[in-house]
Amino acid sequence: MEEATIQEGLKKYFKFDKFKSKLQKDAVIEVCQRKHDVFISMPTGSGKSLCYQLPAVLHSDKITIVFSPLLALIKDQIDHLLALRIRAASLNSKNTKSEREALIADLKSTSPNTRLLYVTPEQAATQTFKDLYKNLNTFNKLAYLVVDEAHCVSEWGHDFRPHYSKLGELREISNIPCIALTATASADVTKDILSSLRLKKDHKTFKTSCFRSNLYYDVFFPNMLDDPFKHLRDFINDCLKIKEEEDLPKGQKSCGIIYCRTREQTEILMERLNKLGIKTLCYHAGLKTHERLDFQDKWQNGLGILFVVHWGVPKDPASFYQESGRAGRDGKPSNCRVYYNRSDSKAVEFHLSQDLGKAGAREARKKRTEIAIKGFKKSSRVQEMVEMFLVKGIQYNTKAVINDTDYTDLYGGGRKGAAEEYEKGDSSDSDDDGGCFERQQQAKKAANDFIQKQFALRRSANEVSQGTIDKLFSKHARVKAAASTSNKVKGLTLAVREQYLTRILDVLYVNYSECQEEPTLDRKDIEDCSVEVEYSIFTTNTNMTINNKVEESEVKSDEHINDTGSCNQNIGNDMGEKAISRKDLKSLFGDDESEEDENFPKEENSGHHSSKSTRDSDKLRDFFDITEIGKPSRKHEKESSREKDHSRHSKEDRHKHKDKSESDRKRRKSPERERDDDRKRRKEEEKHRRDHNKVEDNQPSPSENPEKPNKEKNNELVIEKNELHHKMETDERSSNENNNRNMLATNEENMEKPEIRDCKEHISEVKIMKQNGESSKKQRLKKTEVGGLVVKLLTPAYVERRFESRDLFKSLARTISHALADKDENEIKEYVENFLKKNEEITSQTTL
Ligand SMILES: Nc1ncnc2c1ncn2[C@@H]1O[C@H](COP(=O)(O)OP(=O)(O)OP(=O)(O)O)[C@@H](O)[C@H]1O
Repeated sequence: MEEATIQEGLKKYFKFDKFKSKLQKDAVIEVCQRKHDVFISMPTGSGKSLCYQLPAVLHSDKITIVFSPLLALIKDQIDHLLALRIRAASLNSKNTKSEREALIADLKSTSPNTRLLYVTPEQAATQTFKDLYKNLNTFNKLAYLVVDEAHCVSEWGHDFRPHYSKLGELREISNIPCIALTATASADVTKDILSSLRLKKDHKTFKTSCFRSNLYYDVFFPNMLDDPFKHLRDFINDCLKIKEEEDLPKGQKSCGIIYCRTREQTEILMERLNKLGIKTLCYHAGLKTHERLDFQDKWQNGLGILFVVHWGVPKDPASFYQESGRAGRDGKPSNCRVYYNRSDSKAVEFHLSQDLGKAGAREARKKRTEIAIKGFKKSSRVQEMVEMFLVKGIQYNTKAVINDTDYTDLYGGGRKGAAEEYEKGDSSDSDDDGGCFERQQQAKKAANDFIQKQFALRRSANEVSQGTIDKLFSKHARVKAAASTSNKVKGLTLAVREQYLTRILDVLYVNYSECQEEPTLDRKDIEDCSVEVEYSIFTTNTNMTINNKVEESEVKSDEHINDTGSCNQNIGNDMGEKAISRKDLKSLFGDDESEEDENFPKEENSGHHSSKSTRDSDKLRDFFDITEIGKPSRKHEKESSREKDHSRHSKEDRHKHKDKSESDRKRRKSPERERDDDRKRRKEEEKHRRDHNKVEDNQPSPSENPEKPNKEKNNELVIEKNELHHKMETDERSSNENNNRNMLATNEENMEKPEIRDCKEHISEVKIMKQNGESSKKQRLKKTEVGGLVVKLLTPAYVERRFESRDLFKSLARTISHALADKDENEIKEYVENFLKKNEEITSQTTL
């Protein structure tokens, strides 16, 4: 076919004076020849459709069959073609019987009017279609077999459709050229497309970078915004310049798309935006036919889409590219924004894994879900997203390599790839790129500002997480100078110091009680000493060695203390004040001068202590260590095994030190003596336990209410401690993560409010503590009854639309039910009522 004829056809049928790009022109010319299969990979909005539509029209005696994945896309294309007076139709499950019969009759006629027949891949698998296809082929009526969105044939494609992979079979029936088109084809996907659609070896490829110079990406974290809905409204107003377009007729106003993860979210957002003055419609799979038609009527698709928002994390990077690519298809500068919450991604991951569970025997679906999870995990890392689109390469720089994933291939090398292609003369953006340079510079500046802002936020976030938290919780801490923890030793947290103190206390206590026949110090005394030891270490260290020490085993911790002369000194002083005998001191540290210990080999000595300390510190931790408070199950579990271990260890230890220790010899005198010793030890432990309880009961709590009974006070205190610990642990975790992470993601992490998962932990801690204190005798409800009750209590709020979504309602009900599984009816009621009272609106950010 002559180039002039093609050019003429472009004007005559599509009303375009010229091709959108050189690549479009070359592709159209090649396709028109019908000599080769053709693979076209061009960005969204670059005019791929024309590459097959114009050739289809120009072969006016034949029919082109187009496989397209979605009815909505098909409808869109057909409406567009019909508006250009090009005969296009679709064979799909929604056709009425008469429509279908009329269409087939036309197709089978000697000179069919239909130029383009759109079919879904599912329809292509039906016998009716296969028969029709064979018939058309027999009578040589077929021009092309077109596979639009060809990445759907590949399992590596973000949108894999099993029926797509069967399309290759049709090629065995006929020998007509196959045209495969996609916007996002990585090397793997391209390979799959070529082999699955059986494109011939001599096929022609028209490929350009998927970089879109007119799209501007940014990411916002809703939990850092005062009002995300208003923020979104302002963004939309900026993009659409609604005021300027006020007087334009209905069909000419610009618009945008907001992608949500759930139907409920679309509805909520629609309601909110309409209230805020933005005319919004929602569209999802749950709409009834008349609602869909109504939507399609009102939705002015094909108009300038000036923005695309992802309200929540996109499914995966490729669909993000595809969906955001719907903006600016007319080449006008357009904006793509993601509002991202970490809790969103947790919810999505949860739902996807549920899907996987449900997939059951249906392998294809299972595989699809697995791929979806894989893809989602990639995009849920907002850090990657930001890097990919703002920092690393797609928009501004050279190479988009993030961790082990190379997105360069998927996105055609970003700006650099586009520039290289341009130099080679391959650019498809030849007409639309004008004037973009300035915008690029502006965008570069905006990105820098964005990064600076993130740095600033990060700085303030860190202050909140360390300095402020240290101060906030210092009044609950046992360690001295708690408020200056992070100021004195950078990176050290109060949590670490508290844990370290507990370790010291454990070791000292074990040493002391093991070596004393008749202890004169109680646990509180030793705790005071431990506080001094910890403080001395704290004041003599300027780096994070303390932190590291905590990670080490208890044996090392033990050694560390024994080896630290200054600590001994401190303890000595402190003990002196408390009028402790020299003997006490010696036995406390296994004094070298001690007659009993003289014969003790060094390692065995520490070995002895360590085995004991592990055992005893477990017991003691049950009392003292805030990390263990709230884990009575562990305590109970251990109780019996410890009893068993206890005598086993005692025997082993005694065996080890046979003939070397006087005290040991004494202990081994006779079986009766052995039993006596065990009994005595247990008694001692019991005594310490009681002593400690006294100490705990007497400790003043800042939130203590003198009116309240003791038991309740105790609970309050412990809960506060748990909160403290929880906060500290979170702080510590995030501070460790901070070191390894990109600053943007870190910032997001730090600024984030506690998530439901965290709150769940908290609830279970509260639950356990209360259970300890009071509820063991209470009548428990069955699990299903708890669930039923919680749902019943939450339902009125759901009916009042106070929940962000149905999914959130369900998951919250589940979480609360699990957490309160062993509560009685009144407690559950009280909890849920309080929760509803506290939270007017329940969103994924709401904490329990
Ligand atoms: N030669 C041309 N001159 C001007 N505009 C054109 C030309 N060819 C196509 N267009 C317009 O470009 C826009 C995008 O085209 P099209 O929908 O074919 O893109 P696409 O690459 O198929 O995108 P997607 O991958 O999202 O389906 C349409 O509005 C279309 O009318």
